[in-house]
Amino acid sequence: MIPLYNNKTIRSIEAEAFVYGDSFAVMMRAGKAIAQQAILMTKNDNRAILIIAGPGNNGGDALIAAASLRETGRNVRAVFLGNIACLSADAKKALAHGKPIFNDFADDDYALAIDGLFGIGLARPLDDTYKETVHRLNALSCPVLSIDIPSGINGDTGAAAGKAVYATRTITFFAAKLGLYTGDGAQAAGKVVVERLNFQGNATPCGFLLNDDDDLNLRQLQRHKNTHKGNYGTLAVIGGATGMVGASVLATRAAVRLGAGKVFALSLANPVPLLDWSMPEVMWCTATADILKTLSLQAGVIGVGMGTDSAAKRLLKTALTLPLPLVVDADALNLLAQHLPLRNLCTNRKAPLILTPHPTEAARMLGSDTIAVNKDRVHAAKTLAANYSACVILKGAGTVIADSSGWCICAAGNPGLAQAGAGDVLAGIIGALLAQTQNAEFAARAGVWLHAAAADEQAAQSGTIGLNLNTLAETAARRLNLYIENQVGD
Ligand SMILES: NC(=O)C1=CN([C@@H]2O[C@H](COP(=O)(O)OP(=O)(O)OC[C@H]3O[C@@H](n4cnc5c(N)ncnc54)[C@H](OP(=O)(O)O)[C@@H]3O)[C@@H](O)[C@H]2O)[C@@H](O)CC1
Ligand SMILES: [K+]
Repeated sequence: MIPLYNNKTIRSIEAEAFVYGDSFAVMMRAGKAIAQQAILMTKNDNRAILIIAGPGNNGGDALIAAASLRETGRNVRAVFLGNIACLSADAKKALAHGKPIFNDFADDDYALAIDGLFGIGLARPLDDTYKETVHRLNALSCPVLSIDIPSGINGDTGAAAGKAVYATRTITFFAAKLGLYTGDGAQAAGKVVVERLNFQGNATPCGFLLNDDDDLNLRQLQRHKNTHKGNYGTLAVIGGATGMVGASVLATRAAVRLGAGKVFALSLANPVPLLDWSMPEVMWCTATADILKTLSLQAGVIGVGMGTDSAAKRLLKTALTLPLPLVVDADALNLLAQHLPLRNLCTNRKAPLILTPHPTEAARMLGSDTIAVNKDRVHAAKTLAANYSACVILKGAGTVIADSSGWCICAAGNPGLAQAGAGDVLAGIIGALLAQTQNAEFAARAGVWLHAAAADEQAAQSGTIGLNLNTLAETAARRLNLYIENQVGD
């Protein structure tokens, strides 16, 4: 996993670095690294490179890059947008290096635009003049390289301060900043390149980025010859009310694909479907509190297409009371938001509990609104995890997974998942992993990762529009099997 840092911890790394070398030398290294990245991005394109420098040291980095690029013979248009009188000593020196410098630019055809308007010193929303510059940068037809963090993105939260630069690539200094990987930042940053500037600080990360199959202990899912279906857990998916049966179909099919030993669909529909012809191994029956108590289950998924009527509420109450590892999704989350006694059942239970809200469901549970949740997604996930004594998966760009032991962000996934049903597949995948391991942290992290990585695999083949949810769990299972095979060897 890649360690993630917030602005405060990045500042402490910066301060450590300055103990070992003067701050302008560090800025020089940053500027040269930006110039190298710009050369990589433009190759033999000899059109001008536009460089926008703002009023802080982010702008200083940009101006050093301008000087470095000119030394290599590149045609550079350097623009400074700030008040010279307020510059730091380092940025003043950079300004002297970066000459000639202009105070405006034409909306021309550049090889590349470099965004050095604001870095981690962004302190408030952009005013109209800076918003206009961001707007013009985003409208250029060339690629954009952002310095440290796309201007307008908050390094601590990933939220845009009104408007943000949308970069093709971001070169970020010292270490990975959490704001580059979730919310608006996940979109704005483009490809992230971490440039350590020859310095490895000692600061403690605030969280982690799930970035690789190796970041998860997937090998624990390996199958052994002398086993039977009873070794892989029985899962019940509770939901699928009239008109919403498809949600249960997607979740149960995904659960079978990801290896649950037996899968029940406990449905609130009237009548309950007799069978899913494409997955006849799923056992369909009417969802009642009694059947939930009678079945010998290793895990449950509750809420997919369930509705919020009194029958649904009774089922949720029963499920939360049983010593059953649970994934609580969709309508069941809305019920938790509405009924305090149900929330109290969450905090009092001992069995593993995973909640999978999207930002609007999270907002209902927090008594806030979707905009507030997305303003600080990590904080929202951590608060919900504490309020419900649960492992919380806050969905959206850069899904956040938080529990009492810490948090991480999933680096995989794409907007193809922004469609009805994607969450049902995710709930089924996590349910299957929970049924096999009874480990909430593992099931949540591995489930989110496999679901997102499978979506990326499918998008690489056929794009993000119309991503096929019917084959998503199959792709995830294939990836998992391949990984285990490669790990285990002959
Ligand atoms: N020193 C070094 O050697 C190294 C530095 N590095 C680089 O430094 C960057 C951090 O530099 P930084 O602290 O100067 O912050 P940065 O984001 O450039 O600008 C802050 C300025 O903007 C202003 N301001 C803030 N918000 C505003 C707004 N909305 N609208 C208008 N103005 C606003 C704020 O003014 P004030 O709030 O005081 O009014 C202040 O003047 C970091 O991201 C990295 O690129 C690293 O590469 C390592 C080497
Ligand atoms: K920037």
